[in-house]
Amino acid sequence: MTDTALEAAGLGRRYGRRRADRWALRDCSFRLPAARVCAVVGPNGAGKSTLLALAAGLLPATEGTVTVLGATPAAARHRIGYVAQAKPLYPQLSVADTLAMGADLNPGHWDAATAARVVSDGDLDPRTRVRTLSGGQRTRVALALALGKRPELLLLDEPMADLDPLARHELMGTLMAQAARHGTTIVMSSHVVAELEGSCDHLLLLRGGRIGLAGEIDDLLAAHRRVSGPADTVLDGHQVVESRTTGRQLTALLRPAGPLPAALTGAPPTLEELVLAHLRGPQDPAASPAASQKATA
Ligand SMILES: Nc1ncnc2c1ncn2[C@@H]1O[C@H](COP(=O)(O)OP(=O)(O)OP(=O)(O)O)[C@@H](O)[C@H]1O
Repeated sequence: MTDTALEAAGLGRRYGRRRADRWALRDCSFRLPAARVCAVVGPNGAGKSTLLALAAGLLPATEGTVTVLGATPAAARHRIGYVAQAKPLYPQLSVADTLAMGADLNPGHWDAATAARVVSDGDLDPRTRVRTLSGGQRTRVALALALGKRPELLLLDEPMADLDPLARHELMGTLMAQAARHGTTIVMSSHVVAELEGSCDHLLLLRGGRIGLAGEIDDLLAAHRRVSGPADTVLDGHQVVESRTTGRQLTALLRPAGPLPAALTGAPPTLEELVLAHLRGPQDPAASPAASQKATA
């Protein structure tokens, strides 16, 4: 086992060959320690799926490198479980055939009991053909396949999007149990930040194909303050992520560089407040991967 699950250095991906083509991901550098549950957040088109597909070895990088469990993504493929956003499965197979295929493809390290439990917890009849399953039921089968592989790294692209609230809760519990029991690293993209709070311990925030914020969630929360005070309070010297003035009242989310003005009252933000402020605020070079990693080292 390596102590680094995922590492990117100057990672970039551009679709198409023309110079004018847009970069889906650019200058992406971060290190994710092993045995973490990492949330990947960002607006539509920010590059989350691209990053996960690069890590899964399904896309080549245009520039830079990504290292998975100390190896190239191709060399680590048998140690990775990947559930793509579209949850591709063979529609003509039954659920049981799909799990049997998982066992055939992963000789010697297939966890049949876990895969079967994920399916049976959703009351799925194993004889059902995949093509007749609902979106959420297909997600469950895709997660069963990925978990059955007993991966060291699980890459999940919006795994909860199709699931009803009870299924989300139950499958999130299954994922957390997997992480706790086997030390599996989980990297999970999601748009529902509130759902990630309490489950994830690491954050990667992407904006416009670049990393806006990266690090351990506890460190990131401790490094920021949500403050309020008189509108004329001077915030010079502090990194203001987002600020708003309503009448005589100033509210802001900032990363203090030292003691804050006495006129301000403040508290650490919630994860949702932190993420929303970084998504809404101006793209700030001080929040670049290098800066945020230094701040959370
Ligand atoms: N196959 C492709 N060909 C061309 N451009 C693509 C392709 N896939 C993604 N892109 C572009 O790359 C950028 C990043 O897309 P990506 O799917 O990685 O974003 P995302 O953060 O996962 O978005 P969402 O939250 O909507 O799923 C977008 O501008 C998208 O249009």
